[in-house]
Amino acid sequence: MELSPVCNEGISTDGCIIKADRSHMKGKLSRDVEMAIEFLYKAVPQLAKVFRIVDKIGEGTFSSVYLGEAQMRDGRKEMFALKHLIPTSHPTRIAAELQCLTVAGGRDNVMGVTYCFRKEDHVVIVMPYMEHQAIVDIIGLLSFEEARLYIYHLLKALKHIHQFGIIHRDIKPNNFLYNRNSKMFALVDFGLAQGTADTQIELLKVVKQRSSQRGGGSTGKQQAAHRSKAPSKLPHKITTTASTPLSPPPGRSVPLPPSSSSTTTFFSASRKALVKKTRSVTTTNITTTTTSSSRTKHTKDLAALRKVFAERNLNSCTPADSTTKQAAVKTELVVPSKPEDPAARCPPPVKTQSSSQKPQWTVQQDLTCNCYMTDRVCNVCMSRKQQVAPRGGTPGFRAPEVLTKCPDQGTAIDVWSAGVILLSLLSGRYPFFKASDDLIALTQIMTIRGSRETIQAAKSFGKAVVCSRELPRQDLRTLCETLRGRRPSPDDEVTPVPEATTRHLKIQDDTPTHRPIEGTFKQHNDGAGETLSSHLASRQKQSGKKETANCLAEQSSVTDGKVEEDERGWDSVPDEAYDLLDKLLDLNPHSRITAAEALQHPLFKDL
Ligand SMILES: Nc1ncnc2c1ncn2[C@@H]1O[C@H](COP(=O)(O)OP(=O)(O)OP(=O)(O)O)[C@@H](O)[C@H]1O
Repeated sequence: MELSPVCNEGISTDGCIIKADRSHMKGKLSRDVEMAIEFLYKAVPQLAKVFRIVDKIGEGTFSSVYLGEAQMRDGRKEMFALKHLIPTSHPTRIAAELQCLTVAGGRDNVMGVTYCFRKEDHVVIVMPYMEHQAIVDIIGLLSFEEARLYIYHLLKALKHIHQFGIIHRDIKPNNFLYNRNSKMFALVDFGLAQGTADTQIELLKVVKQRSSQRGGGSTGKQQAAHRSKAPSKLPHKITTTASTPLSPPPGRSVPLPPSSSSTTTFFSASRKALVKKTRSVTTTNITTTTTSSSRTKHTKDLAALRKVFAERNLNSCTPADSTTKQAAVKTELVVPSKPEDPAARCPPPVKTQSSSQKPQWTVQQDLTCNCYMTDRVCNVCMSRKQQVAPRGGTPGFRAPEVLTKCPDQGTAIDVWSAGVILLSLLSGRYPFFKASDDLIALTQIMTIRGSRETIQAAKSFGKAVVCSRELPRQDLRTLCETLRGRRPSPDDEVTPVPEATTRHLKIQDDTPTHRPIEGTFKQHNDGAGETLSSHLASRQKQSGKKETANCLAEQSSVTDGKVEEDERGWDSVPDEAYDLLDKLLDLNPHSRITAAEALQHPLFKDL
């Protein structure tokens, strides 16, 4: 079975059908959406020959996502998600997103890719459409069992991409689509994805593993069964070339694009950089059927992935650091860097002898600083260069090592984000962390996980954190049950927070080579900069005990002044759930549980 472009079904190829359909749509869509669709048709005319774009279904920072209908050769209509990347997207970024989708997509709860269109600087990635519900709309309706399944499937997707050495970097519920009815899940949006330092090694392992599995004689039936478990009906084979943009999987219809024109092609060669980066992507074959050339193709994947990701890794020291090193030679005492310390990769600063009690740090020639590990930042430090580290991601889901600008980041950052999602699910609060900047985000994390613990963990990845006040670690069960309204007064249980306390936070390299990050913020009850516990305390004070998670309150009925809630399993959350949460939210990325380990956790023993 094949899917035909609209033109093959006897419909005019000049776009008339689309025009007719669009006029039919008028009145149903907002003017803005209509205009956006018109714009997309004009930007990539080829789309109109295959798809009828019926709606806009998502808008993010880097793209707009549309719902497109394509007619299959057998007469069926199938829906696709068309992701139109903002034209300013860097070709490397586009290549990386496609690379992740083609290499890792289509199985284990990871969205696959069907087509990619490009005209000039407009790129549209076509994916199978998966109907889903926004977590914000359903969080109050979920049972504990559903929450458990959700996190299990998210971890499954993470395990899958991490074995390819892919760090997603933007794990959040909006990027993990969930269909409640069909219990299907799909991880989307690899727009910020990066490779781990050993991306190629990981990929190679997977290639070997796959080859040996094939060698082990897995039957066509087994393969089919495996494919049928895929989260959505995703194509398992993608072969795109200029003349044959897509090979349909057995038993599946896929749209055939119109023949390439001089103006619009699948990765036509008008923009060298993009083509260079994406050519390997367009020839990627991730079919599960064995071919003699599959190993070669995977090796190509590997090389392409390495090439794409290599340019995005920022793990090396900048040349400016060598200046620092030269300056350091002139000083009296060189502080040895711990070998396991990521900061050790950068040339160490030097400690000079001083008459004062406090150690002094010389980083640049003739510049001495004595603010290290104090709660202030001196002018010498202000003049240092900014630390360069990947920061991509969504506020509220960033791991401590991201917030503290640790240059050495790995797949553990996705696991942290999964932990934040589990925290939301268990507490019924979404979003859980809401911070206007990274320092406030870190303080909110400290409020839950403890300041001493945060400082300790930061040390392990080469960062010194100075906090003007100690925040005790919260018990996760008490916190979540309090937020769900299952425990009485949080004022008794959650650490009471004095009104309008001024806090000071400073983060710098354990051996100060970069400008420290610092901030003073007021912890009060009504504005930006408030911490979570003060927020909770104030909400509870304002509304009394019945004011718990907003959405939960909607699900409750009040009888004789008592809140009666449909329990949905929330009255008997096992300790394992909080144990896993604790492990996912391990402040130290080196000891944080991996996605693969988390799937073996006792919480999932029956899955
Ligand atoms: N295959 C798909 N099927 C259904 N909906 C999808 C699909 N892909 C994306 N969407 C919808 O479009 C939204 C935005 O997609 P995506 O996250 O890929 O874009 P983005 O521009 O990177 O967004 P953001 O900046 O918010 O991360 C998703 O949250 C989802 O609602």
